[in-house]
Amino acid sequence: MSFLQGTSLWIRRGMGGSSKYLTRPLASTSTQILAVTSRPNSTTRSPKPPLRRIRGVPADQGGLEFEDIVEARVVRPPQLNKALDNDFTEGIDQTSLALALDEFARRPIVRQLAADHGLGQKLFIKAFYSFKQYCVAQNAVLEPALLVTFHDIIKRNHDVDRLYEFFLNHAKKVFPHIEAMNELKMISDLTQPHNWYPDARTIQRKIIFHAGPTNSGKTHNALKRFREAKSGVYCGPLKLLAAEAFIRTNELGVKCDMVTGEERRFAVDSFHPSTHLSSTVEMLSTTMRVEVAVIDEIQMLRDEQRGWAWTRALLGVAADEVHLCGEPAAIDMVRKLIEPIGETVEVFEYERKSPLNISKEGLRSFDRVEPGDAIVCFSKKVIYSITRQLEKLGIKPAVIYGDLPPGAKLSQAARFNDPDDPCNVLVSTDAIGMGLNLNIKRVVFAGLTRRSELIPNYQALQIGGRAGRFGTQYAEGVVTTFRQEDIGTLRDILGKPVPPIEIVGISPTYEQIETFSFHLPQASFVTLLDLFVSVCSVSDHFFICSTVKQMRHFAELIDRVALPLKVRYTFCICPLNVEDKKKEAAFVKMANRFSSGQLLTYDWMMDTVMGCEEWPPAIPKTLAELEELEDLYEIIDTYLWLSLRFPDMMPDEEAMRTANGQLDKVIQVGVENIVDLFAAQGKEGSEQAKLREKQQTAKDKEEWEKLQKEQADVNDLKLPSKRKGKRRSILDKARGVLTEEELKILKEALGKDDDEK
Ligand SMILES: Nc1ncnc2c1ncn2[C@@H]1O[C@H](COP(=O)(O)OP(=O)(O)OP(=O)(O)O)[C@@H](O)[C@H]1O
Ligand SMILES: [Mg+2]
Repeated sequence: MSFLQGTSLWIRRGMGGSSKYLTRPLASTSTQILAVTSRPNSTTRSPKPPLRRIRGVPADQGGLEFEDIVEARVVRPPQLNKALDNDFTEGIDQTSLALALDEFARRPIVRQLAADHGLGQKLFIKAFYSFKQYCVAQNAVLEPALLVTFHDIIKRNHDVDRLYEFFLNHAKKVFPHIEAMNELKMISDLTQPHNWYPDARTIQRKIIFHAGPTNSGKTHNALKRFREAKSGVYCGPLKLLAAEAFIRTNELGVKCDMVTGEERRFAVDSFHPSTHLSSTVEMLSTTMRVEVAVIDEIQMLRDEQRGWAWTRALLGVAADEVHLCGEPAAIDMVRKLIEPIGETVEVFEYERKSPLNISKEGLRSFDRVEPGDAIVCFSKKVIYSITRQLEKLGIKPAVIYGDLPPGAKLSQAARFNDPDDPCNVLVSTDAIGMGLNLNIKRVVFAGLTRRSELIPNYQALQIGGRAGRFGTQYAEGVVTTFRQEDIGTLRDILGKPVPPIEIVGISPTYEQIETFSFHLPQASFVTLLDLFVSVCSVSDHFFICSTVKQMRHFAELIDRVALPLKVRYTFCICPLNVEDKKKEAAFVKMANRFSSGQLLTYDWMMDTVMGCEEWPPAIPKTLAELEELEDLYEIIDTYLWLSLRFPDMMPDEEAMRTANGQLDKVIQVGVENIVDLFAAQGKEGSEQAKLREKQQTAKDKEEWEKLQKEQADVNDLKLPSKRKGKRRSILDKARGVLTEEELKILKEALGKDDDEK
């Protein structure tokens, strides 16, 4: 099991302006691989890549310096009621001891030696302070050798350097980790992840890369080979895609099981596992031996959160034949990753199966929306805003966003795809970027920014590529923007080649964290994580994924709850999106109950965690109620995820799965009526409700305006086409001010032939 479920985090180089997370090389460290989870591989050929220390990561992401994390232990000398009185103590008082010690601490050679022993500036100061306290404490009984050394320094002018050995021994008691530093560095050496998978390393794998744009038949062909094989595993990026491959494979007469984080389904039953398995990429077992493996959307290697799962699947899947499907931008990186194990890649290039055109016209106004349009934005709030505006025009769109349960997503997709259903417009977040087969004719980008940054071109290509899907009603796809002014930006983005992937996600394994903890038995899990981050080293082409941020957050929440390390770790990697207090409270309650040794039953969940008076809950009447139900769905999903890992403590998987199915249906009805929910909010009767509705409408409007402004700013400031924008504005301003003749001269001077664009 890997450490992370999914970070821009510790090291993000050359991506999205995260250069603040740059690391610096480690001057010297072990060149040995510590096979914590696997045996070192004799086939390893390449020289060890350069190491990097992780530095400069924000504190809330576990990026503290090692020296800031470790705490000094208090070490006191034995005490006597009365001070010793002998030859060696005579004339040696606290002041003379303190003077000798201060002189010692000022010596550069002492600092240098201390640094060589793992005591950087901060630790040195702390250790020295503790040593001084120890030596000058009232009635302290110093060991004879130290006492003699002090005597010689003070009375016989011996050098203060002689104190170093005593100081170092003391420092090791104050900071026990310094003795284990080399081991800690070896354990947290993440530079050679290909050596973590002994099963895969016993096979000389054949690697086939199906490279091409979206909608070019890559997955189709790889799955064909998967089904022909005697045994196989499909690793998909989403539950819905894993489910699709599972259903389709069984339909075609090849028995196939399915595993996702929350669910296991069998073609026959758990006693008769099938030879074929469809799973989400995180769930791949690297000890399962198969003939053919398919790793879909391999370019996800670069994903901040989940990239580690693709890196792990690529290096760790134990298959004779590994089929990778994805963007050509990943080819060179795949070569680089497998080069140390002596494997090569065979590339098959694909062409798009149906054309995709960039429109010359923006949508400009929602009353120009047409059947087959999918309006795409990047936040749920903007979805609400757009849906509200469509509602005013009498259009009831299908709505898809990430928080919706799978059933609700599929039912919305089905409504939109059904030619007999009056719903033929879709409003969605980038949740449709991968996977769902949708009948989209035109993708309309409501904006091209996300958190004030222009979206990367590979993302725009993925989303745009959903239009004109092969085999759907629309043979040709169109991509456009809402604002006319953004068309140029869209062209720029889509026209640029996707830059080759230069850095991929990685994460430590549980076993590495566990081994780390053996050396630091006193450290809390949060401290353990911080320490791991601060000493671990990775090669230049890896970054550690961002889930560690979430993991650390969870670890803080349950820091005081008594749990064994493995249980705590598992709780901390559960896929709950914590952004509100209710979900955090549910998480902590579950951990507390677990810690008390009492079962987490259906009744307890419903009464104590979910706080539901009736089940299934009523159809939501307002947006707030809909969002509450979505949160409940996520909490039950977390239960299901945990119950697959701790079935003894969480025995009601089946009842909870039924409950989540019911909830999914209630949410489906809610989202189907989302337009009515807006309307209902205004007709609730009370003045207060009406006021709330008014405020909500104003908020939605604000959200929409903010998006438009953000887009305009990005166009002006960030794009290379900035100068074009200026030229246009000069011409625009000149119109009406200059004569036709002067305008012509100005146009020529600006190199502009006509009024196009
Ligand atoms: N040879 C084929 N025969 C019939 N249908 C096909 C064929 N190739 C592709 N398709 C269909 O075309 C659609 C797109 O194919 P596929 O999903 O394999 O594309 P892709 O390249 O993997 O796209 P993406 O990058 O978006 O995942 C699918 O519905 C698929 O079933
Ligand atoms: Mg595909």
